[in-house]
Amino acid sequence: QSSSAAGRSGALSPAPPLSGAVQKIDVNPPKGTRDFPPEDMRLRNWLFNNFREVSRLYGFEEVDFPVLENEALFTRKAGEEIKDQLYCFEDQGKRRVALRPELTPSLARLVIQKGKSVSLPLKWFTVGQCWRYERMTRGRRREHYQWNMDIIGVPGVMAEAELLASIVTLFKRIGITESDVGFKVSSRKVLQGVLKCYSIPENLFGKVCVIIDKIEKIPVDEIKKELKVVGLSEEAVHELLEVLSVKSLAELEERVGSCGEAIADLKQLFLLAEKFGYSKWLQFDASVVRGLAYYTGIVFEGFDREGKLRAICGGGRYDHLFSTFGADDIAACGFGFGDAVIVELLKEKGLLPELSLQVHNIVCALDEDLQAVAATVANVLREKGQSVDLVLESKPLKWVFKRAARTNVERLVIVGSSEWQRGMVGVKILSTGEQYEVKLDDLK
Ligand SMILES: OCc1cccc(Br)n1
Repeated sequence: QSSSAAGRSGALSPAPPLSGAVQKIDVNPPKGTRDFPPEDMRLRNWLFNNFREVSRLYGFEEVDFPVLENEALFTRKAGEEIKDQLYCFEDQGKRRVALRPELTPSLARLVIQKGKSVSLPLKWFTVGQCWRYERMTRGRRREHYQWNMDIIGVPGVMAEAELLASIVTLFKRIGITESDVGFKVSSRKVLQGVLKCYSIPENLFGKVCVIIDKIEKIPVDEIKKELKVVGLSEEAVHELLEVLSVKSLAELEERVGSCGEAIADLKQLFLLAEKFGYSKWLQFDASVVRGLAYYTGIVFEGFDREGKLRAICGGGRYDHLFSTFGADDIAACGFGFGDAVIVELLKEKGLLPELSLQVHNIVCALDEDLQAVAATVANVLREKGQSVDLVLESKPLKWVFKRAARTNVERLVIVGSSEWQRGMVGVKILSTGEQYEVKLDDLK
């Protein structure tokens, strides 16, 4: 056993295994998941800081929830893909739990938990990792981070208008314009109206919407078959699909009459969009239903106008989610904005920001016995709010210069014995090459 193996305590640590005897671990993260090495983490922080800044501008409060939730939060019986792909298991306490596939149910759970101790309306936001167990055949990710903004307790479409405004603000902050993306907007009350005309029971509404949401993903015959399976007549199916192909609000009004609230809500929303100044971003599209069963009114999704990418974000009104959790209903709407499609769009548009590591100083000692002095110098600078990359071992200056160049540092502070004897340290400004000596206390 080498003396080092004895360690400070004198206890013997196990001898390192004979080389080659240990099976090398898989250094990749689990399938469908990502690591965030520094350069990726800088981009993620840049994006999330924009999410947070927009949330602040709109007066939203940040909340958070466990990634692990009771499975019951997500086991809606509406044939949603999100349920089929639930990352769920029984824990050691025999509880059925799941990695959350979305954030809205957690938010609703917390609102119910808080009950009368919070005053409405609530404007809450969160940025959280969501999970799904997708068969890797499609090679898609199994996790992503979502920015969610929700307004709880406002029944009017002013709430949806405000949410859309916040997303437009985000897009503008990161250089995306209305020529790059738009929002397809509709209302599930259109479908609700048709189902009512055909006396389809209310409890089928969620299931029908989930099936219709697949309209661009599976053949229309499959859609028709699935609708009939849940009990819709031939005529109802035909009428539903007809309504989905309506191209304008005016045509919709002609077709379904006043169609009650749907037309009124949509007209109001487009009017508000004018006032908010983002009407160029919106278009009515009756085929937008979104794939979550609990939406009940306005629904929307952000799309790239070149049609190359999946939806960038999506959301809508969900006025009956709370009663599915056994609580009194509260009017609510919100959206989810994923961290992956937006990055693909920024890459497409050449809008990825240049983000490099920014360190003010590298501090190094020229001799081993000046290491402690270098630590003092680093401390002085850090107390002044300067970032310091302290060289922690005795390294040749060449090594230090290479590291300084790689880490984009502004200044080198060198502790040498002759200078230090005069109470001075050496400084080199990397951008200009300027070199000078300075008293430690005068170092700014
Ligand atoms: O947007 C659906 C979704 C949910 C969880 C994880 C991922 Br990746 N995608």
